[in-house]
Parts: sequence; structure tokens; C-alpha cells
Amino acid sequence: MKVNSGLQHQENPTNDRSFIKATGGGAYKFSDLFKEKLGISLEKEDEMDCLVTGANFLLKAVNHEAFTYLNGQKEFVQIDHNDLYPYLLVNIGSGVSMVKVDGDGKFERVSGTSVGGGTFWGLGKLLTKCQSFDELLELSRRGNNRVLDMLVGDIYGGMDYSKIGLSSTAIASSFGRAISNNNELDDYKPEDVSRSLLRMISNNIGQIAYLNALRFGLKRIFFGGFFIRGHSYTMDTISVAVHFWSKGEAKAMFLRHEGFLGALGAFMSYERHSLDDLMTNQSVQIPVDASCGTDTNCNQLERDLNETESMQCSVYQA
Ligand SMILES: Nc1ncnc2c1ncn2[C@@H]1O[C@H](COP(=O)(O)OP(=O)(O)OP(=O)(O)O)[C@@H](O)[C@H]1O
Ligand SMILES: CC(C)(CO)[C@@H](O)C(=O)NCCC(=O)O
Repeated sequence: MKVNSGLQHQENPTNDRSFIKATGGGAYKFSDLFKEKLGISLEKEDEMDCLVTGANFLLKAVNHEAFTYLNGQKEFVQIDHNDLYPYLLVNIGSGVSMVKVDGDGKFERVSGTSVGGGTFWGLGKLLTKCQSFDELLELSRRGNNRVLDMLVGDIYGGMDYSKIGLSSTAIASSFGRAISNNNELDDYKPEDVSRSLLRMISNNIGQIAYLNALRFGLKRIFFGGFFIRGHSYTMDTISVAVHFWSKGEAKAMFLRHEGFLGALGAFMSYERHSLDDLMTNQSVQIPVDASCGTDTNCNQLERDLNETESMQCSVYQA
């Protein structure tokens, strides 16, 4: 669930209630809990609406919001506000949504895949027995995918298959090497398992995203969602997939505030819905996402944001 940081409080003896905007499935799932434990009502905003509103805002308002990432190099992209649309927004949370954005409030969810962040975390937890997402990510950083992935060279005796554009080091079959011997799961290092899993999922998302961009003739693909978390190998793999499938024509772009699009969109809906009640006198820093609580990478992200360019937003208090 994404919540925004503005708590509205209505002082009215007959109707005393506090509410916050929330979006995503959690806004439905935890609605009763918030009411019961905290006396707070969740005002539900549509998830796709919020994602798009958040992304459009960031791409227009924040300098250096979007960047490309290849071979460990981050390169910021200058966005011309008059030439932003259309673009493909790929949000990688538990599942993956692909949204064609044509303007403010103008969008269509054109595709998606259930093989997303939840798959990496879920399968990874089962296969490596690690206890946290960060641990799994850290494992993948130290792993080598060649141990489990079957490469083109494994099939072609160390040769490239140049006629169809496949180098000997391209993955022919994710996890395919596991069939060629009598190894059990315990014979593999969790680091290598995690690396292959991350590569398989990121590659797949990059490929589906590119195919959808091709389907609608979209030049730009922006990747967001809490799955990415600024992780270099994840971004590198997605970039390589887009580069590979587009034959270098398209580039994957990432967003600095990738995990907060929905929360930001929900926050901005105060303006859409309660303009009359607007009183702008308190400043807070955004983004705020409910899932960030004790997360070390997330704290790092917040530190990065604070060090570089923090955004000031107003909380509306009626
Ligand atoms: N600290 C963390 N703990 C758990 N998952 C994390 C963490 N950091 C990043 N993730 C990744 O983020 C994913 C969840 O992202 P997010 O919270 O945006 O999704 P969601 O809202 O549950 O899903 P959806 O967008 O499909 O509704 C997890 O599946 C995992 O891959
Ligand atoms: C169901 C949602 C939209 C919830 O955020 C997301 O998890 C998702 O896009 N899943 C992929 C579903 C699919 O299109 O196959």
C-alpha cells in the first residue's frame, strides 16, 4: 500500500474524523485495521491513476529525475516537458503493470506480468532460505549466474551463434545448467541462485516492456516500482534486455523516486479533490511510503535524496 504523508484532520464535534489518502491493494486490505487501531479512515485513490500522476509530476517537476544505466554508468536524461508523451511506464511491484501514458490523466494499462518483484522475493526466499529482501539482493550482488544459467556457448561448444545474433555468453536457458548434472539445490551457492533469479526476472520484464513499446510505437520506457531500489545489477539487466531486443534502438530509463510514484500520486489527489479546503502552511518532505519503515536501503535512498535534491510539499490541514 502507498500512503501519503499528509494527514487531514477535520475538527467537527459531530463528525470528528482523520483521514489519509491511500492507494494500491493495501488501501482496501488494511482499511478496517487503520480505522480500528488508529481511528484513521483511508481515502482510496485508484492505483493506476496515482502511478501516472506521480510519474508525470516527477518527470516534469524534478530536474534529473530520469536516467539511463548501462555498465554501471548513470546518465541523467533531460526531459523536454513539451515532448514527454507518449511514454511507457513500467511499474515493478509484486506484479508488473505496463501503462501507456498519453498525458495528464490520459493513460491505458496495456500489459502486465505476474512475474515481478514478488516472484523474485518469493522464489528467492524458498530457494535460498534468506530472511529478507535486502539479504536476497545482497546475495545476488555476490553471485555468478553462469553457474546455473545455460549459455549459448554451453550449447554451441563455446561458439557464438552469430547468424541469429547470439553471442556465446548470452543466456540460452535460465537455470538450464541445473539439469545437466545430479546436483541438488544444496549443492549451489545461494548467491548464484539469487543472481540467476534476478537476471531471469529482470530480463523478462525488460523484454516484455520493449515489445509493448514496439507495439504502440513508444520511444521512451520509464521503469519504476519498489522492486528496483536503485540496485545496479537489476537496472543493468533491464537495460541490457531493452538494448538487446531493440537492437540498440531503445533505452531503458529509470526514475530516481522509483518506489514512490503511487504515494506521490495519492498525495497529489488532495489537490484534485479538496481544493476548496486547501490551506498550505506546513512543509514536509516527500516521498513517504508505508513499506519503507525499517528498510536500510530505503533509509539510504532517503539520505541520497536529502543530500541531493529533496522536494518540499505542502500538507493541507483543514
Ligand atoms: N524491503 C523490502 N521488503 C520486501 N520487498 C521489497 C523490499 N524492497 C523491495 N522489495 C520489492 O518490492 C516488491 C513489492 O513492491 P511494492 O510494494 O511496490 O508492490 P505491491 O504494492 O505489493 O505490488 P503491486 O504493485 O503489484 O500491487 C517486493 O515484491 C520486492 O520485490
Ligand atoms: C494486480 C496489480 C495491478 C496490483 O498492483 C499488480 O500486481 C499487477 O499488475 N500484476 C500483474 C498482473 C498481470 O497483468 O498479469
